[in-house]
Amino acid sequence: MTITSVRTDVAALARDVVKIYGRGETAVRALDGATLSIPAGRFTAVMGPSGSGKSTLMHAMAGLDTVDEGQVLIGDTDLGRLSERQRTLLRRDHVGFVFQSFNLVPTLTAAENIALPLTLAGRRADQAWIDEIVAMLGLGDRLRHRPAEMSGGQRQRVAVARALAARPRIVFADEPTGNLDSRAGEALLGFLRHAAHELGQTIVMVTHDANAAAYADQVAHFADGRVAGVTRNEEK
Ligand SMILES: Nc1ncnc2c1ncn2[C@@H]1O[C@H](COP(=O)(O)OP(=O)(O)OP(=O)(O)O)[C@@H](O)[C@H]1O
Repeated sequence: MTITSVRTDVAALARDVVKIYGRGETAVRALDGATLSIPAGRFTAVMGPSGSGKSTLMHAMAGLDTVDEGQVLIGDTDLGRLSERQRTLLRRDHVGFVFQSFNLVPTLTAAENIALPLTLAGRRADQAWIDEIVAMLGLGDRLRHRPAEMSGGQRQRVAVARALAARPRIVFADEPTGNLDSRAGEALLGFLRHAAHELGQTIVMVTHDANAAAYADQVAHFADGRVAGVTRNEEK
């Protein structure tokens, strides 16, 4: 699926999104009019109390889930108008994911894990691009290693390289530093920032850590199923 974007400055947009889980008396209004704009080529952090709707909105914006009201766009594509199959293809071709738990395939080497999204999509790797990411992440001498032979920080860097390998329009990272020590976490955050500024990669990261959010260009603050405000961090 091809995606066009007239507003090249906005990679993704959620507008007045409502999401209700369950029915009747037990219904939970997880999103209650959430609006969020994700600028292209920028690093956005998403913060807020537990249960405020962060994951729900991220899942909707990544095309993993549908919404009850409002609109979610990636580029100019309105996800609400897509069939489930089309959403699957959109995720495969245009969205990258980094999870807290890495989710690497244990039997594959680092190089194979990184190329996996492309292999699954039947696409040829842009080797120059992958080489650049691998070099920036300092993974050059780990490419033949399997996940069990790597440190937590190295595994997480492989997961990040994998998310970027297909040059997705947008990368969603869910607490990517949650399982890392502070040094490895800072290195990863520095890379995410660099990937946005130097490579033009759009990145959205959910975090509970204000220090991690400080690496982002803008921070969206969630409260009660809405984005209560967006703060911009100073250029570093
Ligand atoms: N599948 C579901 N079924 C029912 N309720 C759900 C479901 N998923 C989330 N919720 C509810 O929706 C609300 C928002 O949840 P969400 O996971 O988006 O919050 P969050 O801000 O990501 O929280 P956390 O920081 O703890 O991950 C919560 O009240 C949660 O209990």
